[in-house]
Amino acid sequence: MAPKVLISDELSEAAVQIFRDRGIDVDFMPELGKDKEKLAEIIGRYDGLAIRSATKVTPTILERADNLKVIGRAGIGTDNIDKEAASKKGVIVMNTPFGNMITTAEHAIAMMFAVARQIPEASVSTHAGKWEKSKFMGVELTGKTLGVIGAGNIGGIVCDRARGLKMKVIAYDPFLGEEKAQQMQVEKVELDDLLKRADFITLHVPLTDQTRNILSAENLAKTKKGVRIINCARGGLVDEAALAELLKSGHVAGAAFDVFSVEPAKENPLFNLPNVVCTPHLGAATTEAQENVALQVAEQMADYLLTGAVQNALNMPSVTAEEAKIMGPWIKLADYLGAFIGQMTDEPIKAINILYDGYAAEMNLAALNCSLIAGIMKQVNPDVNMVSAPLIAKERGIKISTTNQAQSGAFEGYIKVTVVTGKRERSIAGTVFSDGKPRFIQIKGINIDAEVGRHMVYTTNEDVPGIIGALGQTMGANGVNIANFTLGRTAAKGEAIALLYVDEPVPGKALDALRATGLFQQVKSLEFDVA
Ligand SMILES: NC(=O)c1ccc[n+]([C@@H]2O[C@H](COP(=O)([O-])OP(=O)(O)OC[C@H]3O[C@@H](n4cnc5c(N)ncnc54)[C@H](O)[C@@H]3O)[C@@H](O)[C@H]2O)c1
Ligand SMILES: O=C(O)CC[C@@H](O)C(=O)O
Repeated sequence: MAPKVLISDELSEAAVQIFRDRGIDVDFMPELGKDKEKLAEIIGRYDGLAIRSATKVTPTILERADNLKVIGRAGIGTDNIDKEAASKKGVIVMNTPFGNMITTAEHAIAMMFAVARQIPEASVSTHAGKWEKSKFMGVELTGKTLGVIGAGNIGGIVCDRARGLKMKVIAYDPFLGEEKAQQMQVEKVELDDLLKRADFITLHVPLTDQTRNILSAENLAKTKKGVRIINCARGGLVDEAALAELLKSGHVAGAAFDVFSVEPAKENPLFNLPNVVCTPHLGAATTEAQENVALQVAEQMADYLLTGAVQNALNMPSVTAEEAKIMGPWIKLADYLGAFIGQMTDEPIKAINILYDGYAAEMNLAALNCSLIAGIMKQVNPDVNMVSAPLIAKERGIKISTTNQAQSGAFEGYIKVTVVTGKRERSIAGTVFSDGKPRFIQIKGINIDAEVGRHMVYTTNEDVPGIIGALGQTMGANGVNIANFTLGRTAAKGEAIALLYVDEPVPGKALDALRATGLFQQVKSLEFDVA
């Protein structure tokens, strides 16, 4: 059945066409962005949800989203999506980080001009037949200092355009390297320095716990008299009430805001103050940007739903379509290794140590890690998937470490996982053969060569005669057909293991019969997600 996608915001129709062309059923219902009850009622029918900023993806919506696999944000900011709840539900959240950056940077520059020359007010006055030439005295941008808070994709473009306007650009961004700042020809400064020196301040940071209220009353008070402040990033970055007071007192000469702490903004402390330019979150509102983000989000979501390729996800490592194809059997292997360990472990896990050897070490390890951890965590909660597993493992305080090494043995590459609990360490290794089939190649340090089947039985015993007979006879007596049988041992008469790949689930009475022989230290039936 074709995957189903719901578009619940005003997305360019181009997105609808892409979904259809890729064979995805799509419902275009932009009115649902403002109707959370209706959205909650129908979200359970969809595999994908494509949105802009009106739709709020809350835990309540996610609770009802039983088939949802991916949320695609046609834009950059994902603060309208509860990403933690999405991750817990196993839903990938992706955005389109580059599609509207030029447009938004241009809006910030336009706002800077507008506030420097009071263009909106002058326009209203002129339309009214007044000719107030002396009222609208502006300031030049040339030679002025622009303080950019957040010099990422959009901030970086703003820096570039501002330098073209012959402004002196200083930037505060703790994650901006000195070398990159030099390439961008901007001076990297501390926040206090920026506040003291800037004639114009423009914000281009995401809204996080660190950036919320970054222009607080205290920080606004540190700004240069006559400063003009532009916010085309996110509401909540600036204390709007404190800014309004500084505008009234004349300390701040002007402000240009595209974003507000409450949106849609029906009222705001900045409204109706002189020399405050406001736009209704129009930063990304150009035909070009909307086309870009709609096309991009539709392609990314379709790729994921149809091929498993992951691009621009915020809660899952990227996997290209090519990687998804090559890595498919290795991702499966990682899942099987995790599933083996998960089923064998019934005490709290303290650490998961993963070793990637040879060919495996050259792959997308982040994706392999997610699959392996999901294989383990699924045994505790069947709803866990590659998206939610790392988060759930972290919540449980499980330490995860990975090591990679050059090819060290007979196999071109392998993955070995060791799980540490309070009582023991347990390990298993596997590889993928040239036929594309995952194999278990070592358990507890004992070499084996076991094909992975949907239903398996694992036993440990002392290496004594009669084991094969007991296993064969018990399975036969219980009507279980053995497809494959693998044995391994440390040494003659030493510790031994057996893995049986059987055609149907092994009944409990067969397992009890094996235990009753007294030949085995451990008897465990295992299930793997083999198609
Ligand atoms: N108005 C609109 O319509 C519109 C459109 C697109 C994007 N946006 C918003 O613009 C903002 C920037 O987007 P972007 O694509 O440039 O993001 P980005 O991730 O490319 O850049 C953000 C920058 O902020 C920096 N940063 C993070 N924490 C910081 C901190 N505590 N102090 C200083 N710098 C910090 C990062 O290092 C990064 O360089 C986001 O909030 C986004 O949601 C708004
Ligand atoms: O979709 C929009 O109009 C706003 C987009 C913008 O805020 C973003 O973060 O990309």
